Amino acid sequence: MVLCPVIGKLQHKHVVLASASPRRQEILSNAGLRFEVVPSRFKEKLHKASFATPYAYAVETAKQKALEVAGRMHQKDLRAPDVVIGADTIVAVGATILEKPVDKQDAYRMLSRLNGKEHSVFTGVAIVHCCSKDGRLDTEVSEFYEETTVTFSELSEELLWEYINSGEPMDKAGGYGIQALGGMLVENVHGDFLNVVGFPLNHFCKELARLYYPPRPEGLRRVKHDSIPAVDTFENLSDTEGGGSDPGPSAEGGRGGEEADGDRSQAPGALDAALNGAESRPPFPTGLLELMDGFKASKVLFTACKLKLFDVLKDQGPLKAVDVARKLDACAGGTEQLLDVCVALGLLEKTHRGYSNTAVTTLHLVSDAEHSLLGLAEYNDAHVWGVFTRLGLAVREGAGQARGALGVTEEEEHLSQSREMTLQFMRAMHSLSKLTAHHVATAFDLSRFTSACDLGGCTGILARELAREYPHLQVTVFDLPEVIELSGGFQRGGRQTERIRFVPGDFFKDNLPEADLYVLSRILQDWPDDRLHKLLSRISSGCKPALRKTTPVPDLLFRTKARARAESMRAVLQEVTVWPPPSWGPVSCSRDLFPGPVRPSTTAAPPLGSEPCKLRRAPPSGVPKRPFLFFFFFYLNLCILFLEYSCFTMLY
Ligand SMILES: Cc1cn([C@H]2C[C@H](O)[C@@H](COP(=O)(O)OP(=O)(O)OP(=O)(O)O)O2)c(=O)[nH]c1=O
Repeated sequence: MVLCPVIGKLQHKHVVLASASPRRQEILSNAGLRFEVVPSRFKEKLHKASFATPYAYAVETAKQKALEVAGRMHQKDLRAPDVVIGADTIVAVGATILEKPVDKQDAYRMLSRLNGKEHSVFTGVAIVHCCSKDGRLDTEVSEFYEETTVTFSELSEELLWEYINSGEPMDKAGGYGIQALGGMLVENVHGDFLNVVGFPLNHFCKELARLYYPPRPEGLRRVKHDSIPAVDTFENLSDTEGGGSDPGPSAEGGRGGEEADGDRSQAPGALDAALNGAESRPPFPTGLLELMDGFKASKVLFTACKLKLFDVLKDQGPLKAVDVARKLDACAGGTEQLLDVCVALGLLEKTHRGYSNTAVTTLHLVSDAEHSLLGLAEYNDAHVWGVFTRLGLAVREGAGQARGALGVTEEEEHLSQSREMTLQFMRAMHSLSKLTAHHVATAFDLSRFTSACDLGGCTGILARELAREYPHLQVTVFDLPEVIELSGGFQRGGRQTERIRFVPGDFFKDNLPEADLYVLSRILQDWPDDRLHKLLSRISSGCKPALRKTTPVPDLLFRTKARARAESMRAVLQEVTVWPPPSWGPVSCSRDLFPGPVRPSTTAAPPLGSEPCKLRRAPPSGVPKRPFLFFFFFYLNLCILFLEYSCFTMLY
């Protein structure tokens, strides 16, 4: 998503970043800019003393870096890119310029100079617009610099050496990286933080705005100039590609400037209104816009998964876009766009060597990764996506849409449930359960149970974790015959497997296997209330009578070994009421499950009735210690999920 429309002005240009700095690449790609990386070969050896100020040196170096790349590219193809961006970051203590340290001693010298004092970080930037005419390269350079002042704490020798030995200082001006470990050395920053990291994005956008949106006639000028989305530069948001001026030599006599002003003059009244209303403009609805566009990001992810993009990059990356396209047997342009969007979404990294997976992608989006979520992505794309496109119909008709999404009638539905679809569903559940099963199995102390039955236990991932965690527990996985038949393909050996058995059956029709603990994980949200009642009643009457008097475990995931009495069920539901995080506002069950159905409502949550869940151990890191919030982190695995419940019962 390009929030900044001036960056959009570069969208269809061939933009080159003449820098090997991964920080600059990240800052610019995060801003939505699409560019090629061609590191400059310009040697940073300008004579420092010949510059009146440190920033003049940084600006000149940035310019030379960009011009070197423009010249080299033009020489190679007799075609230069449209725009080349160069940058140079230096640290200045008074008039002394510090660049990257050459070795550890040099780093020590630099850091000692900065210790306990204030210094300036300057980044010089050059934006070079290029045009190749008759084999000749024409360039037009815009340049600027940004200053940020940084103050270091008083640091001990020991700490400085520890920092130097981390290796971080070596590729950074002044010998520190404020964005990482070096942040610990810094007491105060005044100015643009990104400028210290290597690229003053804010100033860059202003510069682009200055270049692409020349000032409008005096009377129309807005007073405030200093924030990025200033109206005098960005009010012309709706202009089509090519609107605004193109400052480069290719602009041929500055066509854009005149056009832009011409556009404005067409509707001076509207412009005046826009300008006058600017002061009372409401806050920018970022969250809302993200909701509006969220589906695009999902589709990008699904498409990349479907094309097996992450597998290709895992085995052969980093790769250039054309090579990825060849391997995927896809169009080069389209592939490059998909790759760049993946970079913007944080799914890929881009360097001058090409595209490669990020750590999260490697962990979760590669087919053979232990914790791959590819199955879930495929299922959501192939099935859930289609069903959710019919949400409007579901609301209007009050009827499930799964059949409609498949394009089958009720009679055909059973036939359409192909083996492949079942497998796809199982892969989705399997991949998700692999992530959550361990947390679920260890969240509560279940050591007093000897037998458990995981209803709808699918491939038995949770059963496995339960068996692994509780050496005396026998676990039955109960699921539909076709699921049990296919579940063999997901099994791996292990000592605990002899305590797991798979029983085929329909929990609405067949006898439930005996157990003193029933597990309903991601089950209840799939059914309408009447079926839910039926299922829970069956569990209730099937519980071992001998254990009825035992105190129930009031949690969401496990039905108790005792009879599922109304009170205990109520306690469970009251636990549910605290599931949504406080920021979601009060959401609770308005009715008890017995005898009425569960529905979310906006009434205040009732007080917890029964004893609270006993967490067996501290929740995994990142999970709050309070048990009820803990549920939030496992919401995908909970048996009653209000949101899913509402959507699923409506759509399926
Ligand atoms: C001060 C500071 C610098 N830096 C980095 C930014 C720059 O990458 C580097 C300064 O060196 P530069 O010469 O500006 O850039 P570079 O060599 O990394 O890349 P190129 O010359 O190809 O453009 O220091 C940080 O990452 N964090 C910091 O806190």
